Amino acid sequence: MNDNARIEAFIIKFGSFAPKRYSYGEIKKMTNKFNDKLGQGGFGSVYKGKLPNGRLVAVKSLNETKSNGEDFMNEVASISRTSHVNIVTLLGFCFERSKRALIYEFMPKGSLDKFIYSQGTDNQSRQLEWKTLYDIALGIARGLEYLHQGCNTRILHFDIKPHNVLLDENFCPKISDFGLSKLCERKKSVVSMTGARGTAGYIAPEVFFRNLGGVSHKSDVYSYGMMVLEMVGGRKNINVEVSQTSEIYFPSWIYKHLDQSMNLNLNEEITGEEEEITRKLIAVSLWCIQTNSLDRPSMTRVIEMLQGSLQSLELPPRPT
Ligand SMILES: Nc1ncnc2c1ncn2[C@@H]1O[C@H](COP(=O)(O)OP(=O)(O)OP(=O)(O)O)[C@@H](O)[C@H]1O
Repeated sequence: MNDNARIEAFIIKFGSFAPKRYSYGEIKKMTNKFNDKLGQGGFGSVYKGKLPNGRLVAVKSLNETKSNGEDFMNEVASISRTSHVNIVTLLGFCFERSKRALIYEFMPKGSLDKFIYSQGTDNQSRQLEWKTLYDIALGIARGLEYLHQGCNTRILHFDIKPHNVLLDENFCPKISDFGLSKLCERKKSVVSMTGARGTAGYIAPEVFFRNLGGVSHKSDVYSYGMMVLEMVGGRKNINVEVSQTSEIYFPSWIYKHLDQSMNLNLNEEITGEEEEITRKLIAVSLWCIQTNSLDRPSMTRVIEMLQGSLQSLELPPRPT
């Protein structure tokens, strides 16, 4: 199928739900000739823009490629199937020979990574309140649960990480960047993979080795757990600057900072509701990063655990 036939088929299939197709000229106009760059990703640059109706957008202009556009249309198709408060909305796309762009709703606060890593050696410089971190973790869990359970087709994201969570003006999180996502039938919980996918530090063991009993929605659960641990610890899960070996592997670092009663020793005073939130986030994320995917909870269970009482949560086995 050639590119145009592929797009025609896509537009017919999605009918009125298909995002609007824009010409390259329109893209240039809405970004004021790519004037205001918001960031740079692995596949292209993101620019701020404005639609003719005044709505602010983020235009992801993809690097020129001679490929047949299958990955591009895969991202358009995956995200077009979704409609959820915690999933970024795709408003349009451009596909004109080698010129390709995706037009998303604009997220004024940018991506989550800008807010969660501590600036200094202590954690005094934490930028977000614990309650905000908890709400963000819960929102991302809801978005992921929706991808796994709530759409007609199960969508596995495969690249859950703080860079791929965008925040609106109220810090409501939205999952973005569906470039690697894969659609599979709801009933089929395991998919076959043709290549290593995801980002170092967040990839589940079965995705990395591709022989540990299949890749499934539980692989996203693993990445989610790693991300939440980063939110709690205020540091990246791979930290080459940390010299002691036990500190390099992030879950070991978290365990080192946990005392017997699951208190996190983070050089900061946490009490009351904040302490409860922190301990819940830690317990949930440690369950999510279990090596055996069967030991990891579903996202539905993650939401229950986050919303339930702390007393009903057990600390999971130490990760290996
Ligand atoms: N909808 C949006 N609203 C506001 N800013 C955005 C939006 N989408 C992306 N950005 C900004 O552009 C940057 C680059 O985004 P992009 O998704 O291309 O790359 P990435 O996720 O950082 O990296 P990679 O492509 O390797 O996964 C983001 O970090 C964010 O700051």
